[in-house]
Amino acid sequence: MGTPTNVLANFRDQDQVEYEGEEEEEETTEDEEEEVVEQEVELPPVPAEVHHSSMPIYKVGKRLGKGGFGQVFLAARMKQRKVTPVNKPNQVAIKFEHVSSKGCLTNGKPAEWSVYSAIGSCPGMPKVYARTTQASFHILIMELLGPSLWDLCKEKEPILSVEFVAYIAIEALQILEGLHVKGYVHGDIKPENFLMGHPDSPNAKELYLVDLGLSRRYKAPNGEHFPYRQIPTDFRGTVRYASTHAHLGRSASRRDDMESLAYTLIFLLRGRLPWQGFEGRDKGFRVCKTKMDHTAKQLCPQSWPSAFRRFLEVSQALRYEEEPYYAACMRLFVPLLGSHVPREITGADASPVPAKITGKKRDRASSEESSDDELVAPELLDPLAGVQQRKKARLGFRGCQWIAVFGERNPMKQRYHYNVSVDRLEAHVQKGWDQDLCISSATSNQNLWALVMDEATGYSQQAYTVSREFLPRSWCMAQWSAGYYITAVAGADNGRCLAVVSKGTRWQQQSYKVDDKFPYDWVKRKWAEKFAVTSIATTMKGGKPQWAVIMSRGSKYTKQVIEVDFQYPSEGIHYHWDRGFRISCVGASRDQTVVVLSMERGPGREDVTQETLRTSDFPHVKEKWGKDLYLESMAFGRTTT
Ligand SMILES: Nc1ncnc2c1ncn2[C@@H]1O[C@H](COP(=O)(O)OP(=O)(O)OP(=O)(O)O)[C@@H](O)[C@H]1O
Repeated sequence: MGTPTNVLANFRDQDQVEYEGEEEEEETTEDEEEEVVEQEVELPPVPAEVHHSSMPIYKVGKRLGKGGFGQVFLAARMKQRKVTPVNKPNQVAIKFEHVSSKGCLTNGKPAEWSVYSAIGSCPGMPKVYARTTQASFHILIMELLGPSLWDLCKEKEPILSVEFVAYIAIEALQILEGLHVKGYVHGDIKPENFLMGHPDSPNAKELYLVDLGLSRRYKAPNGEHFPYRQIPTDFRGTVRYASTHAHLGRSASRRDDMESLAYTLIFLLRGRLPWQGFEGRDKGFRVCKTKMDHTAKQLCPQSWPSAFRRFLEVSQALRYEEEPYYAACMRLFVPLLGSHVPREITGADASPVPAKITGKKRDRASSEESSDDELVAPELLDPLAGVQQRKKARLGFRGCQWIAVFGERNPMKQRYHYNVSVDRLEAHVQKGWDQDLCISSATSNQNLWALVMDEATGYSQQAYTVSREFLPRSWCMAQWSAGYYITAVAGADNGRCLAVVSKGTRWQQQSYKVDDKFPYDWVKRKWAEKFAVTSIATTMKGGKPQWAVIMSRGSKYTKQVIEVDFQYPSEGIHYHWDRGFRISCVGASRDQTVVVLSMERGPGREDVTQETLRTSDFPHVKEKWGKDLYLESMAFGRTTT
């Protein structure tokens, strides 16, 4: 077994191979924050008067606010000889959204309109009097409200009082519960979207939530929660207050509104959040990373009442479909209210936060060996337990661990080597080749290599190289043209790359991409061309992680999903596992873990056991062999925050 390590052949067979170099993706889907000056799109002026058959004529006055989708104006009832219709307000707020707005659905109407229609009247939402389209504007005539929390914050610089923010917390939780009950999440919780009642109205002291432009259903009308998905490049919301799940492109659910509310409350108390001021192409990435790097304790100083910290912890620990503990959270803030009297608190019989029982999976990232196959009896856990354990894991090596994926196989010979220096590599590989084993996976930790060699890879020939280039383009091309395909890649922190190619794979074509972030958009494009991810590796370049993703056509995989996170994405992995996906490869950098889960052609592997371990030291592989579990994929990198 084995061929020379540097097989060179003339590059021919152009259509069999593809190379994509390091060009940067230019698109970013993230919204800019309010400090960023947006390019003003030239729009026609809004109509001076608004006419609607069921409403008096309103004269449009001063602009109250402007957002990404529309502009909101104060409007006053015009004097008309015939005072019809009656019982209509003298002053209203009118939102104008141009027909070309991004917030319009395919039916041409603003998305927000359909949400207002679907939810009907909801406590804490402005009354909607009428909708119409006039002079190329969609027009929403609604209840006039007062200043936003953002306005109040600016007025009362530097901060609002604890009593007032506790009051806001309770009011906001009630509003969110009301909206969630109707099957919608808001999707853009922030100080600008919470408004007080109009100062001249009896509701001046009540809180309202506006702007349903990013609101969407999280459950079907029959009550079934929408399935979980992650599209890491999809982002909706406002970067500063978005939940970490929203940053990572996970389908919106109730937990996102709760986490954003927690950041909003902290902002109102602190006047600033630690991730403000980031700029540039990777702003969203850095903001999300910073959010995950900050513990609730760091965000909520000891001098604050613990309610704010606990609310953040509970919100961050919510699972995708989990119902938030609205009433229990409200109870956290009740003792802080002072003279403020919120709307009547609903669900007063709810249990206090720590006693609420969930079916949360045990997070044992801090333990020496943690198996993801174990579930803890739900009645034994409370929502704070996982959070406390996560914090302990920070003691690890910059939150990095070995991730080892074991899969059930027919008994076979497997060898593994770790902490292998580059000069020992050849001896180990040659020894495996001499025993008819082939390299099945490779990774690196602190510039030392780890190799796994298997009997049952099906490869007929293999070659490898260690290079300074990640991946060595001309070497890969030469191997491709000689009939090899890349079957394993690893990158060391010093920039070195170990690339392994094999003959005897079932693949027909291969393509790879190297980028400084996980190239999800590229992967998506390649999926459409029937490629599947077959290897992932990371290295460091100029102090920044680099990712290499290899995709192959003709693989046994029929469907793939990818989980990307700044820590080990347990919840998403379990979700897909339960639906028949199995982990087919993992990659991890100093910042992120990426897990690829695949569905296989033919009789699937749903019945095949798979176990993952996350350990500080190289895992105990031999123990697993006794259970016919063999090391299938491994990585070393960020698993905990
Ligand atoms: N009913 C109202 N009464 C008074 N002011 C309002 C009302 N509705 C909205 N506003 C003001 O207008 C601003 C923009 O409104 P809104 O958030 O609905 O617009 P948008 O274009 O959807 O914004 P975004 O870019 O945040 O999605 C609000 O922050 C608020 O200051």
